[in-house]
Amino acid sequence: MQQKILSVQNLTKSFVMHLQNGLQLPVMDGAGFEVFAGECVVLGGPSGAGKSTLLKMIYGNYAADAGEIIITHGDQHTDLVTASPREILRLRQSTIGYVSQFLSAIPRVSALDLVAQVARQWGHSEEVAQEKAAKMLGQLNIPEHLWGLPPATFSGGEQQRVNIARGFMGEHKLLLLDEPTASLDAANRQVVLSLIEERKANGTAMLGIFHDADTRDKVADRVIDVTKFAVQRAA
Ligand SMILES: Nc1ncnc2c1ncn2[C@@H]1O[C@H](COP(=O)(O)OP(=O)(O)OP(=O)(O)O)[C@@H](O)[C@H]1O
Repeated sequence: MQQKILSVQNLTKSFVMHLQNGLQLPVMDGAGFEVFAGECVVLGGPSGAGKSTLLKMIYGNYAADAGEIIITHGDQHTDLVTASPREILRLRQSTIGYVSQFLSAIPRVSALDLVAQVARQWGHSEEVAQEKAAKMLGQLNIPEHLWGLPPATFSGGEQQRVNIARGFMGEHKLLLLDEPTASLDAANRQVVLSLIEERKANGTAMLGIFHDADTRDKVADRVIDVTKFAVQRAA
């Protein structure tokens, strides 16, 4: 039996609309599921069901009202619902990675260095980090003449792939995948699918959102229908 990396229990979430006299908007009630090492679990359900909200709570961007989000790292278990901001930041460095399509650009740093930076953070020497970054950028079809340039002037798709390269360069035990293949062409989508397969094989637990049904069918070991956790509201 593989190790349980993520355990969500009885999770509840309301948004508070401060501009509308603190109106409470309950969106999720009693969410519960688990993700094990080496599997890719996909959050399913229609638009508005709460997939992004759930992923953002697991990354610590949104606070939950009640329930548990237990992350296992080594022999430690941390509940993200009650964790301090400092603990959440530490978990993001050590255990929880987030791969999205949006590049948080750092000015004047080359694409190669942006990716190598992540490998260095994971303890690789400068030389190995550069090699790994070059391999990853090559795999993701970023033309070599761009590697030495900051991605600010890259096309949208090129920037997206640099961000994906950074996301997969980390060695986190839990990877949250927020539509990483959205708007990629077929060849690059296939590269991302291969990166996900590699991570499954090395025991990474992954939880993701994939709107494209074909991609979802290819990556998902299980699909969790988030509709069952959504708070039903009168029309
Ligand atoms: N920051 C927010 N403030 C208020 N309500 C929000 C906020 N974020 C999400 N919601 C509401 O929470 C519900 C779930 O939204 P969420 O974005 O999680 O759905 P989703 O399943 O990811 O949808 P989609 O597939 O369209 O991205 C929706 O009713 C949405 O309006």
